[in-house]
Amino acid sequence: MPAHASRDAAPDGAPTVPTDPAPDTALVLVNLGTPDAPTPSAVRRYLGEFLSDRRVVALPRWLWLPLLHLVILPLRATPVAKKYASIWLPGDDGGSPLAAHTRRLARAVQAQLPSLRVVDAMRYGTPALSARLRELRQQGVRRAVVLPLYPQYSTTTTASVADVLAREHALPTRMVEDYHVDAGWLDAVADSIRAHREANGAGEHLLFSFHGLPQRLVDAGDPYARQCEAGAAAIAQRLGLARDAWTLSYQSRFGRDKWLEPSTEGTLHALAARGVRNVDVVAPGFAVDCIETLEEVAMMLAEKFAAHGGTLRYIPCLNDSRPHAHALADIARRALENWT
Ligand SMILES: C=CC1=C(C)c2cc3[nH]c(cc4nc(cc5[nH]c(cc1n2)c(C)c5CCC(=O)O)C(CCC(=O)O)=C4C)c(C)c3C=C
Ligand SMILES: [Fe+2]
Ligand SMILES: [Fe+2]
Repeated sequence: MPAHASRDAAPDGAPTVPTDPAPDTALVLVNLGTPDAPTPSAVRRYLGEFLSDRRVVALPRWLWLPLLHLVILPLRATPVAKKYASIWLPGDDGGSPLAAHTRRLARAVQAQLPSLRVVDAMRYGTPALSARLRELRQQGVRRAVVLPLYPQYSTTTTASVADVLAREHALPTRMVEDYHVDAGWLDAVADSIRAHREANGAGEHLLFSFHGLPQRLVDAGDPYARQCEAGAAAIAQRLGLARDAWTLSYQSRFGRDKWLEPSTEGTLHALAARGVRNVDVVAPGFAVDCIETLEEVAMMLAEKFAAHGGTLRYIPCLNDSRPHAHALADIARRALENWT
């Protein structure tokens, strides 16, 4: 029973147990967004919205929008739709892995926080963050903690969620900026790596693969890379790994700019050239599995590494696991305690 639902009423209508009040506080778990279908038109719609955000691509609009709509989207929609089709989850609770896992994660966090109303939302596509906030207000919610599912802060992701909060005045909100060295989250990631290695055997090397970012943004002060480094080091320390037993790299490069180095693909190449045959890859920048982890790492990069004679074992994201839900619930509780 959802926390806000009434309990049974006696046949004469008198309540047998006191009725729970509807929660007046919400927790909104926000993820990036994803297409509604694995089709070129849905991918075009999603990428069109995502890549039109100045936080993501800062080129002058007169230059970027024609390039995006006349070149990039027509070229990208069909091949990217095929990639989504290869990872699409079946069933009523399926769909794009990013959407399905985020929805399930919100349910898992709801189970930990019965006195709040916990919902999922997306920065691009549906369920849209702005619509979710208005919906919550209509349901009687009076304030919301907004938790972007980005452990590391970036101007391209977290700040873009803050942009929506700044222009959407449906509810008073407080946003969690990052949780890259939150002890509960670090423990959850370290425990998931340990459990995976115990169940499947430990590779000779552990690769922490984070989504990349243009180097220019880092040079301009984006703390993302520093936070990735601090988090990876803290997780490696919890696992008792020697410094030469793990590497941090960046994946999912887009466009022609110089992006953060080293790249995940180049690092795997270098490891193979050094004779490393078994590599475990974990992607702690992604709260839930998505096209970038499932298609790019677990399928495409694993195949390339196999072509060098090696085995890449992909360690899944925390997704809707209990330790993940527990860590996020603690972060949300603290944000509420510190609400000023
Ligand atoms: C300039 C382009 C991009 C920047 C900057 C960028 C930053 C960034 N992205 C994530 C997390 C995710 N990105 C995902 C997909 C994705 N990212 C880009 C481009 C940039 N990302 C594109 C074009 C795509 C779509 C796929 C493709 O066309 O190749 C996803 C997965 C979405 C899904 O549907 O599964 C996530 C998650 C972070 C954390 C980040 C900055 C730190
Ligand atoms: Fe991205
Ligand atoms: Fe990608």
